[in-house]
Amino acid sequence: MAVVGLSGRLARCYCLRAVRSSLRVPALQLHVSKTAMGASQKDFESAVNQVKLLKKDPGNEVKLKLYALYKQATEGPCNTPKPGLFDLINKAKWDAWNALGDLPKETARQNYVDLVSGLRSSSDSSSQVKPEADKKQAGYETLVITSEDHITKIMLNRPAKKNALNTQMYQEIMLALEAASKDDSTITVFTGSGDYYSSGNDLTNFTDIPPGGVEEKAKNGAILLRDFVDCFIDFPKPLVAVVNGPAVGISVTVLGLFDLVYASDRATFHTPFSHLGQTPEGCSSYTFPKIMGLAKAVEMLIFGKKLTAGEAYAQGLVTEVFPDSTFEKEVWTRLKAYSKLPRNAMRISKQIIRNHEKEKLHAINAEESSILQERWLSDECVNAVMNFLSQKAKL
Ligand SMILES: CCCCC/C=C/C(=O)SCCNC(=O)CCNC(=O)[C@H](O)C(C)(C)COP(=O)(O)OP(=O)(O)OC[C@H]1O[C@@H](n2cnc3c(N)ncnc32)[C@H](O)[C@@H]1OP(=O)(O)O
Repeated sequence: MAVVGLSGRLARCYCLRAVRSSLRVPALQLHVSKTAMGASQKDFESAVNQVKLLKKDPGNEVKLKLYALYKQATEGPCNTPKPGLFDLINKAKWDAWNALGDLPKETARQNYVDLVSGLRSSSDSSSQVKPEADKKQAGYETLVITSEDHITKIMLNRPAKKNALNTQMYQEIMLALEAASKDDSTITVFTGSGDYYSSGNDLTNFTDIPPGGVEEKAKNGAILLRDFVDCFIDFPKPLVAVVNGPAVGISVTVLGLFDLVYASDRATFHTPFSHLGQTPEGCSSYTFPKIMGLAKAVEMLIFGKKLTAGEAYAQGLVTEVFPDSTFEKEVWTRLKAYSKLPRNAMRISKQIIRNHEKEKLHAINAEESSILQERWLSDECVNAVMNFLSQKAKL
């Protein structure tokens, strides 16, 4: 029977990944924030000096993070041969640096500065109160959330996995949106850490099969998807996407529910649903034709055409495109100015603009989720996911 076959194949995928992860040092997840404007060389040098003055030893894990970020900030991606298996210290350092992948030098420099600043404040914390402007919200593992200048920034933070959304990240984003809807910020911003905005749904989500088998997995996935997208439909404040790099799948489709989409000219927009045996979600089956017209929506959603930032702008999915070299500076200057506008007026305006369609969007979300629940059990989808996972398995 088909389902038994699918279940067996997914189980084999799962084993493959289990073996693979047992062979590898886990990638370091850096829970450090990147402030809006980026750190200067002077900030970086000052942070390097401050490390020497830390009162408390930060421990080996943090020292490895510092080492990796320093190397990435000064030399770029790891460029030395991997040390031998028994050269434990150098191997750990190499692994930490290598785990940063293609993280841009400026981001590494900023993350280094933020990490040192966090270490300094925790070592001085006995007597000091953190300034309001630099509060990083604790308790999130896949996100870095900061509040500054009346802006809550939600940064997807799995750069080694191109910010793929795993189950934990979906759940944390829902919590973060709930919190941001109630905090005193005027606008909420999504962005990505590292070179990607997001590579979409984490395809390894499909490998973790519960006792109820693949049907239960598909059912849970559909519930998660529906709840996740509902949070975007209902979000009451202006929602902004700062698309710092390529975006794939669900990270593209939900953009139709954002109020502003700013993109670096490095960003691309790709929804390869048919290639994955899947179908559109995030209400894109409705929002995309409405935004860009049926012909262009079909090209993206059925044929998987990848758009450049310029094309996405021409088709109305993106509000404005900025050169990558000045992207962060220009966007954050703009957003800081917007964040000073009266909060209630912005919120009410959003309600007036969006409320007509809310009910319809919820119905579309429910329908898309239920269709995907079926799709996830199809041979087409299982084969496509297995294909990706086996290509990535470095056994
Ligand atoms: C429950 C709700 C479900 C909602 C339905 C959502 C649907 C979607 O979002 S469909 C879109 C799914 N995403 C994809 O199909 C993208 C898959 N990834 C890729 O095609 C590529 O990785 C890439 C083009 C995004 C980047 O390629 P490249 O620059 O060559 O980098 P790597 O492939 O080496 O990636 C680095 C690292 O990251 C892992 N990774 C990247 N994307 C994903 C992903 N979507 N899921 C899981 N893992 C991903 C990749 O495996 C590499 O990991 P390591 O091998 O461990 O270094």
